[in-house]
Amino acid sequence: MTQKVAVLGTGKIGEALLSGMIRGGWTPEDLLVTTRRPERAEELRARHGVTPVSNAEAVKAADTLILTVKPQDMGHLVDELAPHLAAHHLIISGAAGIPTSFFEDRLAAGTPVVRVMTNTPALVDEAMSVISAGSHATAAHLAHAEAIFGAVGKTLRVPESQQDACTALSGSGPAYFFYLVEAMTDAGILLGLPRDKAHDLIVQSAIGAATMLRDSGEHPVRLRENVTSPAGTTINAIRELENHGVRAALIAALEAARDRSRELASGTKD
Ligand SMILES: NC(=O)C1=CN([C@@H]2O[C@H](COP(=O)(O)OP(=O)(O)OC[C@H]3O[C@@H](n4cnc5c(N)ncnc54)[C@H](O)[C@@H]3O)[C@@H](O)[C@H]2O)C=CC1
Ligand SMILES: O=C(O)[C@@H]1CCC=N1
Repeated sequence: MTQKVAVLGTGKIGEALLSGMIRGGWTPEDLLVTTRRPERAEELRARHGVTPVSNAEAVKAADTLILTVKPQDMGHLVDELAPHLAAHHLIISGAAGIPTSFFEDRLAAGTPVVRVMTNTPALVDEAMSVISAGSHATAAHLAHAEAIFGAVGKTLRVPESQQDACTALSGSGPAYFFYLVEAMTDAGILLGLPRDKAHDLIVQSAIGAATMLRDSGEHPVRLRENVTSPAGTTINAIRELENHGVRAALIAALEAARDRSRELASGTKD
């Protein structure tokens, strides 16, 4: 396998991955990008020193093709790539919902496909990327995908049957935390704090809590109990969260995200 990797459809996730790969030691000369708009191509060249090419040129020059277009655009992209693909190519799909069989059904028999669900903390090398092999992907293909996504954070191999659930948890996950911070900052405003101070208090609390969750080895219930003093302030807040069904809302929300991921499987659902 050559060193060259092409990111096809370099939008938010494609660029986050690309920038992390460069931070992780890939040289821009080994990275190709494709975009729909020429202005976007120039932006990527200026920011990262990578070479923008057409989809067909990317297939010619690179062995590893990372497809980061929207699920709804995947069918069109795969049709465009199919005539140019050869036995040495590895397809890595970063799209929500689309199963590896979507590619296998449309490409030459035996084409290796790896499915990856990453997330936007790739921008700060704290991504969670969940990796599954298609029918023809070997251990070497999986290791190659892990090396690429390992440049932007943690990786975990899962059976493909768990990908939609993982998409709901970690793919979309950062959005839930951003949403919580937004809502808690609003609460700070209600309590009379200036927005910037409320934001700083909540963000630092989130960073502290996340670090404890990662590093303390303690169960989240125990960590929460340690904050919750008898007849104190926290338990009053927890009672309100329970009264408003926040736990049930979160469970329902992630189930809805999982269902939407399943719905995207055909690659044509708007
Ligand atoms: N945004 C997120 O947090 C995450 C997104 N994903 C997945 O990553 C994929 C991309 O998502 P985003 O980066 O958010 O979308 P985006 O819209 O920012 O990027 C997609 C890019 O693909 C380009 N594109 C579309 N068709 C093309 C074609 N035929 N040739 C070349 N370029 C083409 C678009 O112009 C766009 O710039 C989706 O499949 C999504 O499910 C996965 C994990 C997290
Ligand atoms: O919302 C979405 O469909 C994408 C996939 C996971 C995160 N963002």
